[in-house]
Amino acid sequence: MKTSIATVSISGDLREKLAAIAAAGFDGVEIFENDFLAFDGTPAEVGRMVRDHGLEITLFQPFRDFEGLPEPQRSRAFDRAERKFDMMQELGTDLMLVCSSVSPVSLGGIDRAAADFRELGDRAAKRSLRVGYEALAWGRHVNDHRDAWEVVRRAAHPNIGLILDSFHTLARKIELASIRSIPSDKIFIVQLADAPLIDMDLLYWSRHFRNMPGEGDLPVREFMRAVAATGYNGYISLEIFNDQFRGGSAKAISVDGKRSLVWLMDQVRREEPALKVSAPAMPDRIGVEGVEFVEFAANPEGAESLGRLLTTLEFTQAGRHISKDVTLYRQGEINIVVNTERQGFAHSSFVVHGTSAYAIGLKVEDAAAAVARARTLGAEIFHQRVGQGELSIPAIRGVGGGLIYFLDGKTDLAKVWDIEFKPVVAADAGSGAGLTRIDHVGQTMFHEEMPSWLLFYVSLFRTTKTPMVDIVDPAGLVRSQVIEGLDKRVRLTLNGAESRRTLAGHFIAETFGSSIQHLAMATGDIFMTAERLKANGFEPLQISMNYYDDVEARFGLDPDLADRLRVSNILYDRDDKGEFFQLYAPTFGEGFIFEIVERRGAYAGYGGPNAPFRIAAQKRLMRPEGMPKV
Ligand SMILES: O=C(O)c1ccc(O)c(O)c1
Ligand SMILES: [Mg+2]
Repeated sequence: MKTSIATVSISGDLREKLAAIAAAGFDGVEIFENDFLAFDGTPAEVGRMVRDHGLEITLFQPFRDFEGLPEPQRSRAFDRAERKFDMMQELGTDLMLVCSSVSPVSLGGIDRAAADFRELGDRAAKRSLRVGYEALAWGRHVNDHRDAWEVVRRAAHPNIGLILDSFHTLARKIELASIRSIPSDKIFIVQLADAPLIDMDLLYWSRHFRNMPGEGDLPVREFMRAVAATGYNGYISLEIFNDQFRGGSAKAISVDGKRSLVWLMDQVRREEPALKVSAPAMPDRIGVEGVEFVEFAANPEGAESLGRLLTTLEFTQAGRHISKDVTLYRQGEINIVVNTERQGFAHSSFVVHGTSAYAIGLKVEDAAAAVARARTLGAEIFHQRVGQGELSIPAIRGVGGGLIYFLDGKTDLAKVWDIEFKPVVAADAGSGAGLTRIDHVGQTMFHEEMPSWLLFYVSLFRTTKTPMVDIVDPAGLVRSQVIEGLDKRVRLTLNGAESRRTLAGHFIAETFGSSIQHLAMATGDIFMTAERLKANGFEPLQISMNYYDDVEARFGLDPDLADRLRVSNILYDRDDKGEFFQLYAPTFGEGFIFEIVERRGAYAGYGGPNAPFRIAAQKRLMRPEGMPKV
């Protein structure tokens, strides 16, 4: 498997782009003409710079509006091509991409285009160069790879071949089986891009919204399976025009790009075993059995106020770490760890973010396999010194630089609570309020980070992503998408803030970065839980009375049920599979959310329709912007 990426896909100047592309482990790079034109150096210098990074130039592009022209434009197009050939030879690349013409003066006609390419092939051959023809989805006469292939076939020239680009083919929903019969030696390179499904003009969609394979909604995997069926084993090259990527971190986007290709080929390899697809060997996607714990980093004051809240929620102090300042709170299968160490990663997290949930522990089928897969996908493996008598729990870096620990039942890892913690016999041991397990964990991030983290989770774990929904915050939109395990034992909601004035945006700003903001815990009987908590002095988030009148009318609720919701500040939702109840604690710190939920039947959602009303209630409690923290 040889990977390449077009320079247009990432931000920075050419020097920065090449450094990021090389660091992410690509083998080659497509030089986009504008990146070259903007660079203050000769083609030879660019070529040397590329090769000094250990990269190969896979092609130069784009050469536009070449085929089907009348004279005198036709001769001028050949002159232009010769000038670019000169430059390519200095640069040190042998392949030029010609995209199908959009010129209003081009005449059309498959044979005319084929004749133009045959002549261009002769000229290229004199210099040992090759030319690949790509159908733009909005090309004037050729906008379908089947027609581009017919032009190439009729040109019948060894130096003329076809370039496939998944976007152009998939955007027009062209039948993929048509790729399977193209001879692989006539496919000069394959460009890959995905995109979210948006109904808009093809050119605008392509130039602004492409993203990495696996980040969007197009069947790039099916496209690649068809390409693999031809026997093609050359470069796969990302060509991603995306406004956010152009403004993002070149390093991070390059890592995502490499990850997307490694994952794509891993899937193709598994789905087409007979084709002997070359792709890095790694364990299959990892099954997640649940969220075993959430860990907070705190100072003593933060730990005390968090402890108070957990105690009101009827958690029990179940253990103290054998050697560290770490306390375990437990209720049902929910483990909340509070770390007040003065050194190590937790402490650094506290110094940067304040009291925050900096780590989660996932119970997986096989922790060692999880690390092996993560490493192959380019995740950062986390190492920290392990004290005597402690387990070395494998971990990787996740959202906002936080940690994801892996525990499994194959080793002693699942016994961490017995091995590393001493039981505490607390006088005020809570008897529990019926909380059983973690229903979902919410991570808040900037909107533009979402595709990256979706790819991270879905490529690593046996999970799927739900469609994007908009959560309406009074101060702006928050986009939300959920990563769900196939059996729903793990659910991670990703919330992308577009404005810092939203609750999510405020949280990111005040805690200096993306992280876990929300913990939803399940109960089997929310009214019982609400009663117990009330008796324990818990004061729920106060929901507007107007909300209840609406819910009662909207769902035609029994007035008794509506009253019980009202009295306990419980939110209600329903879908065609079941019902959903939500009870919130007042926000903690700079907007951390503890939520209690009950799912009845097979309700599949997250109470999205209720979000504007609980966010408004949460915001009533927040420190107004600009006021000092107390
Ligand atoms: O948007 C374009 O013009 C354009 C140019 C070259 C390509 O390879 C492509 O896929 C699109
Ligand atoms: Mg292309």
